[in-house]
Amino acid sequence: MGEAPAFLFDDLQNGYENELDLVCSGKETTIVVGKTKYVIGGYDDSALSLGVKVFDNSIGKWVYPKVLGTKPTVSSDHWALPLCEDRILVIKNGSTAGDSIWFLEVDTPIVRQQSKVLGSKVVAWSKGVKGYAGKPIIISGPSGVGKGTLIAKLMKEFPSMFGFSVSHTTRAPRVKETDGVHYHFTNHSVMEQEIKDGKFLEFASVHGNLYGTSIEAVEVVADAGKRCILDIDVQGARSVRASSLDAIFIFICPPSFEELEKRLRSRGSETEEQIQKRLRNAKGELDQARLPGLFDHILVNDDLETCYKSLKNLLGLHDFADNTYESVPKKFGLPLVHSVSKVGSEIYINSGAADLQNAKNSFVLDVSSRKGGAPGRTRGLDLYPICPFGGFADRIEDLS
Ligand SMILES: Nc1nc2c(ncn2[C@@H]2O[C@H](COP(=O)(O)OP(=O)(O)O)[C@@H](O)[C@H]2O)c(=O)[nH]1
Ligand SMILES: Nc1ncnc2c1ncn2[C@@H]1O[C@H](COP(=O)(O)OP(=O)(O)O)[C@@H](O)[C@H]1O
Repeated sequence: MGEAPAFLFDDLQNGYENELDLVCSGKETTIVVGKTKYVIGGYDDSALSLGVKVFDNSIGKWVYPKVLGTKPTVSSDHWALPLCEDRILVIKNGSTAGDSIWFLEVDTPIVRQQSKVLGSKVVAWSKGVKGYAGKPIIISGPSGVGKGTLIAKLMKEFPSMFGFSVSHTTRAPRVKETDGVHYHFTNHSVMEQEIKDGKFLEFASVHGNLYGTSIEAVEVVADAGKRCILDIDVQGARSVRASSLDAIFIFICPPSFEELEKRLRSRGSETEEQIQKRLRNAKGELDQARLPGLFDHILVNDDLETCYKSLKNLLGLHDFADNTYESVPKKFGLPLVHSVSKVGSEIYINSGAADLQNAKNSFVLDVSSRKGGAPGRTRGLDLYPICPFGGFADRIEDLS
């Protein structure tokens, strides 16, 4: 790991309007935001991803902050520059499409909130992605009501439109379940550590086991241009309601308790003790589902085909064939980057030409419509090649 350049706090500047504000030193970039200095690069302790260290003015020492979100892998080189006072834009060189543009959040609401909770310096990575994702769909309901059956039907009929959020759980796999497909099967100590590391959008203890939706589970579905379906319990639905994820909340009800019990037994995947526990919990779940403001729609799953039709109707899918749905590519790729500069609110990326006039290898990265952020994805970015004769060429879908 290279040494950070010598540094005097009195020398800190606050305005960053041009290329001079970028300080590159081999594999490390040094960026000043407000009164704090960040060094991005080198390697973190896993030696696989970009490291971050911060000069803490109050103690006059370098500190390694707690880093939230999926970290960018190490690249041969990268560029970094501050965007506003709360985040740093990082552009990786020679990386694959979908892995070029990153944001390191240093003073956003989530970073401030996590700093308070953890009592230490926190930063958070977010990957830059084109376009927006469709609203995720939350499906909740008591065990045995038919959530899995309905979701499987939807995914089978509309394979290119929907993707399933693969949860983590500490419960044992059932005979026909596959790790990484139905669930990520894990154990208590690993999952508890990952919860502390901020990896989960929500988690809950259900029927005696831990279940949780990782941020990554939702984001990979959106990255593939699909709408994410989450099968989570009522507590999880409440946590997602309180989060920044804008979703549609659907609760599936059984026609009767007797029928629910019959379905649970006919599935044959639980012991008698587990069935009793699930039936006891079902009463509480049905009560909570009726509370105002949690679920947008409640569907009774009596006849399966009728319920499935209602589900498709409320998702606006009645006359929809899967082949009429086009998923939009959402990945960025960039040729080798020679320089990056910020002029006003625009980021100029120069990939070969020595100056901006001779601009056939130059691009503008538009971050003005960005949405979302750490930990996860910053969506809604756009990338335009600059035409040599003035104006912008059409937006580029994928440069790789
Ligand atoms: N909060 C939360 N609940 C989950 C998650 N994944 C599954 N669940 C819920 O956990 C409960 C038990 O799921 P499972 O063990 O697969 O049993 P099943 O519902 O009987 O098929 C169900 O209510 C699921 O909706 C998750 O990631 N978060
Ligand atoms: N409308 C329905 N009528 C009768 N049986 C159903 C219906 N919906 C689902 N089932 C059956 O009930 C059992 C439980 O369904 P499942 O989808 O596993 O529930 P969940 O995912 O909510 O726990 C399965 O054997 C399934 O085939």
